Amino acid sequence: MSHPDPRPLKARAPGAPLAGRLAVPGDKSISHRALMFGALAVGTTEITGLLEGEDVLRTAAAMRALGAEVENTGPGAWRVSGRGVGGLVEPADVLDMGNSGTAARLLLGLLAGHPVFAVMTGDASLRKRPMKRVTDPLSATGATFWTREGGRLPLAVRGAVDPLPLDYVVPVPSAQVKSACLLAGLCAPGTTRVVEKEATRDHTENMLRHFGATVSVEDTPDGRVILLEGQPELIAAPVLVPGDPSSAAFPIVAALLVPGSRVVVENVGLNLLRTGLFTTLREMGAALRIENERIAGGEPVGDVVAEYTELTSVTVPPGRAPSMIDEYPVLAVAAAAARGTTRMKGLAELRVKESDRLAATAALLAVNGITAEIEGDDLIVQGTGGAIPGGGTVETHMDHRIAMSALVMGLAARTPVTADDAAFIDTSFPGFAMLMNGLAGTEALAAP
Ligand SMILES: O=C(O)C1=C[C@@H](OP(=O)(O)O)[C@@H](O)[C@H](O)C1
Ligand SMILES: C=C(OP(=O)(O)O)C(=O)O
Repeated sequence: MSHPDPRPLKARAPGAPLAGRLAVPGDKSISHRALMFGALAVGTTEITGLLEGEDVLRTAAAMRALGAEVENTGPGAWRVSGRGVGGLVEPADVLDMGNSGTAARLLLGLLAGHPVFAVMTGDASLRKRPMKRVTDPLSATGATFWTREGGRLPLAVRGAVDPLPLDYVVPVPSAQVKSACLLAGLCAPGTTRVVEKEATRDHTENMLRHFGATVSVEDTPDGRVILLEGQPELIAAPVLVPGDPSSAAFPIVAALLVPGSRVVVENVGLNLLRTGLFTTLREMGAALRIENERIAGGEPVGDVVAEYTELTSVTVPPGRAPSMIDEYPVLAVAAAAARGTTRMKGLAELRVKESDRLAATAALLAVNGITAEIEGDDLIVQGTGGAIPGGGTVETHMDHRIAMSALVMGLAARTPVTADDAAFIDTSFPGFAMLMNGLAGTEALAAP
């Protein structure tokens, strides 16, 4: 996949430890949802710490196009005046969700429940990603979808006039599919029931309650059963967005790999359905501590202290995937430096991210002198037990996480590593290069 204006970036070993305290941008999942719930609520929602990355700005623009007032009142501070559940209006133009799967899929849930016609598209990466996983269940509300071959974008939707509540067992572990069904359920009378076999991030459920909806969650032998009472009045509520653990992963892994480093990432979201990477790194022997653990804005947060460690290999069970789904590329970089063979199991979902992340991660490693194999849905990495050779140019395929993982690898490699396009880092982590250079105390990341 190509991008018209690629911005290559090269990372070299800083020659000194990484050190310092930093805050990463706000959580992407919570930021999308805060804007959407704000748009559906009655009253004015004040959001603090919103991620001002391109993905979330697409959601902000879409909420404006659907009739909400969305205002940026300061750094990370946003004000949304909502239209009430069922009150969104027909957008006058195509909704372009850019690179963001979350924005596209959650918004389809909202559109399904409103009697509007809308057309949605995205960039070359998003137009390749499967949307049938949401349009199939959402069709049962009474909404109609017209999609490209394979259920891909661009698509058109005519939302249901009298939406029906869904009763759906989500066949893949996906918080986006679950959330799309729940968002559609807001507009339907009666109870919407969504069952997930494996628990995925629960920010939608938590925020629905925070805005006054009635949601129950029960773990049963058949999976997690979520019930939502339809047509609630959502009431505007302040949202405090914690730092994104998926972004914190990059400076944390960099600190673990660059000898002598000690980095503190402040105010990181520690929702248990997001912290699989930290569990895994600890199993690898990582010196990783949480300080100042507290509840802020209804979510657990803390400061993560990471210090250089000689890591050992690990087997990551498939059941852990939902709690660290976006962290496998950077975990693979940690595994490349660890002693022994790391096996990450059950990664089928990585194939349908911004890129085929399973293939892109294996290629990232291989081009930098690390032996990596894909066996079925597993990724197997032969660690060096020390420095990574490096020297490669990584194809990032419009995928921010592949770009940031490649650059973290470069900080710990004998020879610099180039990401062929770092432009997409701005989707989730604006300021990434500056922040990493701040920790390095030097221009470790620079244009080649
Ligand atoms: O619900 C969300 O905010 C997200 C869910 C995950 O996607 P899936 O639902 O496709 O697993 C994750 O990869 C994505 O970055 C954000
Ligand atoms: C998969 C991701 O995001 P999305 O699905 O929203 O594009 C991600 O941020 O790693």
